Amino acid sequence: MSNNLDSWRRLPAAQQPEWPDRGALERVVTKLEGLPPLVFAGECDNLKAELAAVARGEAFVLQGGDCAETFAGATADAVRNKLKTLLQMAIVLTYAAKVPVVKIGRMAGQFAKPRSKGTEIREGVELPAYRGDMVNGLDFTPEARTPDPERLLQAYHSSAVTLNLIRAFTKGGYADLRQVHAWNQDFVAESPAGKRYEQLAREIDQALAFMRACGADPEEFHTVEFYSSHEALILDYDHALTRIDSRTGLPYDVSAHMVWIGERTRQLGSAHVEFFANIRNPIGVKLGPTTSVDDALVLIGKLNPDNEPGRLSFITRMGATKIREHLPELVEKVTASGAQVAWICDPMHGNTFEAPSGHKTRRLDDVLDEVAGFFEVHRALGTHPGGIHIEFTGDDVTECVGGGRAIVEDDLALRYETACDPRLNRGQSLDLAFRVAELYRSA
Ligand SMILES: O=C[C@H](O)[C@H](O)COP(=O)(O)O
Ligand SMILES: C=C(OP(=O)(O)O)C(=O)O
Repeated sequence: MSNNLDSWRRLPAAQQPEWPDRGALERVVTKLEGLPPLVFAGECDNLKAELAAVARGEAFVLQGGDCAETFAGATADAVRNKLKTLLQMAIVLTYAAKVPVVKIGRMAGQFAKPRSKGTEIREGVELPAYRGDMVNGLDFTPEARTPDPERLLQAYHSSAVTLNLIRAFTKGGYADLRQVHAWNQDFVAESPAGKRYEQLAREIDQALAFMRACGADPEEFHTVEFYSSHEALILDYDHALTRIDSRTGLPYDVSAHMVWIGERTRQLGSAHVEFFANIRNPIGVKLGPTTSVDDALVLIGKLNPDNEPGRLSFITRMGATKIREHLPELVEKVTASGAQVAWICDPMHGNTFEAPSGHKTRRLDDVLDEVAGFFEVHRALGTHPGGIHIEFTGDDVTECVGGGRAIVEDDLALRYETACDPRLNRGQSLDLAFRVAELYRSA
């Protein structure tokens, strides 16, 4: 690979595993370099074009999935349930807010986690923190927690399996609009959000019947464009999966359509920012409440110097209590600079707290409040609220509190299954989609 693509190696890279055996890592990297791409550069360009429409105010991003995917979680049921939930959310947004929705999974590659502490202590025993299935295991044993580079290969194969299922579901009939009821069948009787969705699905059915009677039955009603994304945290992995596109001669990280830089690794002069500057995928950068206008402008200069539409999304994660204070100046000054960015709201990561039981959790009300703040800020500035980025699962877990079928703090232990941060369950995700649609309509 060209020297330019290796320039990140000279810079500090935060949050990288301490691999015990560098030789083993190098052998794995060589294998990864020989494996086929998971996505094609042309598909990344298609997503870039869709994100350009978002930056122009013509479409809305729905990006979401697990906080941390696991190898064990790459099953047909789990993937289908996540996809189903995301499709239902997208339908709510498309139909109720009348906006095209760009669908991006935190799926097929979200296997690495930045951590606030390098180690975890339980009953006096200190072990390396879990950093995602791509790095080590969740079990609290020295064996599981020791970083193992073979896991990078497993992450590749698990991504391939997941992506294959996603492609089959989205192109093979499951995502057909005539299935709007079928996606909800197991859900309608038991949840307020499911009942609300059913009403909307009936209206869609009628609209479809009307269109068919008029002779209109476009391809878009039968298949769905769905893109993959992850935090490109472990640079040895994402670098090994970077390929030169034969059409253009330019490098793309072909492990996912879109990759993002996390809040903990977006420092100016960091290895992550350098690596991202050299790949041509559409990219995101998470921006927390301490982001200065200068930080944002320097990131734009480095990551999108040609102001290419759709190339850069800023994913803000301020927290419900801070967004109204910190977001306006950022959006105002970035917009005044002429930079074209898509603004996406991550209402999860600024709203995590520890419940008395010790579970990390989030309140759906805080999530909704941050999203409302995001819309208020953009409405006041005349800019476009471009999308949401969430952690959710298609299963009925009890990890976040609140929602139409309210989960309280005492319920958290019932089904707390996340490998890292708490996710919205299916009902909470649909509650959120309905609220976002209302906010979008009135923006
Ligand atoms: O998902 C994001 C981070 O990996 C996560 O918030 C880190 O959490 P920690 O503070 O438990 O390390
Ligand atoms: C770590 C994450 O978020 P952030 O970088 O915003 O903390 C994440 O999205 O998994």
